[in-house]
Amino acid sequence: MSSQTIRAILTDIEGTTSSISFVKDVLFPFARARLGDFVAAHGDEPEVQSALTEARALASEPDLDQPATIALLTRWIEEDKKAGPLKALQGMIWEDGYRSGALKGDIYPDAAENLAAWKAAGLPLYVYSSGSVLAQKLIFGHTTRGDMTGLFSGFFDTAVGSKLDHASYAAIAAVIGISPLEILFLSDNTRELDAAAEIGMKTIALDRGEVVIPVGQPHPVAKSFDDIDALHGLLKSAV
Ligand SMILES: CSCCC(=O)C(=O)COP(=O)(O)O
Ligand SMILES: [Mg+2]
Repeated sequence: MSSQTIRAILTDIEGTTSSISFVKDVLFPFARARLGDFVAAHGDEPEVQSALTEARALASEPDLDQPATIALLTRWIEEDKKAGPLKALQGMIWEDGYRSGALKGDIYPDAAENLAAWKAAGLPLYVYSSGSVLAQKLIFGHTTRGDMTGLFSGFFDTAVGSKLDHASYAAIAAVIGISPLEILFLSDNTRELDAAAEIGMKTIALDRGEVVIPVGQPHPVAKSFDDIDALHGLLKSAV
């Protein structure tokens, strides 16, 4: 990898800047426990209604009643389905938790520190996660270190397209206005990295010990963001 050409960093969240266990054991149960009450209380609001309608359409069950739709969404949480309407509702439910202080965004210290250093060195930072843009702003806006949202120049969710589709990365690069060849994408999911690499993005697989990185996969591997800096000299090459 040529470190000279990196002019922006695009990062995943779950498994990359935050542990999978935080998402699965804290965030998902928080949303699951409150889904029914949240829909009962906010079901008349347009953004909630449109998420429910979209979920029914995605399941090819346009006539599902509210309890059955909640059961469907609960099943999707258990299956970790990366479905846009579920992600939208999760973000809305987490908002209460972050605002009340019941939730704190859990960001790996090495990620927080290196992101801040890269930003200070002039590298623009972007997020691309299956979590909704609202959920992304909440997790980075309410961390144990305070509000980190100011580090980022933009946030992308699956409204731009699937994380497994190379066209999504092309669309993101077009919005950022930097060639894909000069963007480094960080993720724990090698299939996402494959899609980004298809259009020429630089890639690094994060192996934080929670997922198995397939043997023989082509992306450089880092155990933490400290490795990324040490291995690729991003601070020296930042513009
Ligand atoms: C934005 S925090 C919640 C993360 C989430 O719901 C999720 O599905 C994470 O997926 P990622 O693409 O960040 O691995
Ligand atoms: Mg991930």
